[in-house]
Amino acid sequence: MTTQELISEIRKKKSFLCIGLDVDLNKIPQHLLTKDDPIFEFNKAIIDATHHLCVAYKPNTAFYEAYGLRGWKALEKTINYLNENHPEIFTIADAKRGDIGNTSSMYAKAFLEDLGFDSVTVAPYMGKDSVEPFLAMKDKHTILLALTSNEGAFDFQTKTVEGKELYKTVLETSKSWKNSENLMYVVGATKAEYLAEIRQIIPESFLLVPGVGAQGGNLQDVCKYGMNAQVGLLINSSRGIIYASNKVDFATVAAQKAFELQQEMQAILER
Ligand SMILES: O=c1ccn([C@@H]2O[C@H](COP(=O)(O)O)[C@@H](O)[C@H]2O)c(=O)[nH]1
Repeated sequence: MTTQELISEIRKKKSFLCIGLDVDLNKIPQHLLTKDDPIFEFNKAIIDATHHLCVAYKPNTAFYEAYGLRGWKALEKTINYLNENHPEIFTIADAKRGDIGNTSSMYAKAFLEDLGFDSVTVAPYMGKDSVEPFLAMKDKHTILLALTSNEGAFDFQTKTVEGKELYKTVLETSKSWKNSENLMYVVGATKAEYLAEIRQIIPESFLLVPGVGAQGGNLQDVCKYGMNAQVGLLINSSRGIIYASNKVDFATVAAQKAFELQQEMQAILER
């Protein structure tokens, strides 16, 4: 999917919501556990109930890898279901990969070619040759970890190295990489106060912003400092939506939570 197609979808749906599909078998409704593939059944029900309210889905691959082969198969079924039924929706494999170039090429093939995701999250700290194999994929997007939502972000990312915070060096340096127009960046909603400075370095880029909901990030603050003329934001909520109920009504309640966020986004877009 091109960035322009993503922007059109945001304008059409009046939403820049990304729903995280982080399936934990200990949290999903009990009645699904008797099904052949509870993980896929859960995802399908959430997607069917919410696809008109969001522009992206983000399965975090850890939640599938944890269940071995059946987890990986459920991930494959989920992305196939999305690509067949909702090709207009942007898909993110939240896998946080990155290795020597030769290995990164295989990660890029796995997530962007074979599984057919539109994008994958990548850690920047092995440098340019670890990221460029992802950037080489046409009409695909590499979402680089810049300033993450967790407390540990302060261990390295905000540390000053040669006069500059490390996350700013990541932003500035990555702009010069080949095919950098395919870059997006992760910035945690819990770090909204950093967004004004981040926007000075990367005014045009899309930001994937996790941390609204369960982690306490604030949508209004993120939009105030992070939104650009093309919106430029994908706000992710996972647990706050998909586990709002663990009863038979889980999909309806998830849709209600997604609707509340979409309505808040619509009001911001119409301001
Ligand atoms: O900085 C980051 C990067 C990734 N994540 C991931 O996003 C979701 C957030 O889930 P919630 O349930 O809405 O808190 C999850 O997959 C994280 O691994 C992040 O939170 N922060």
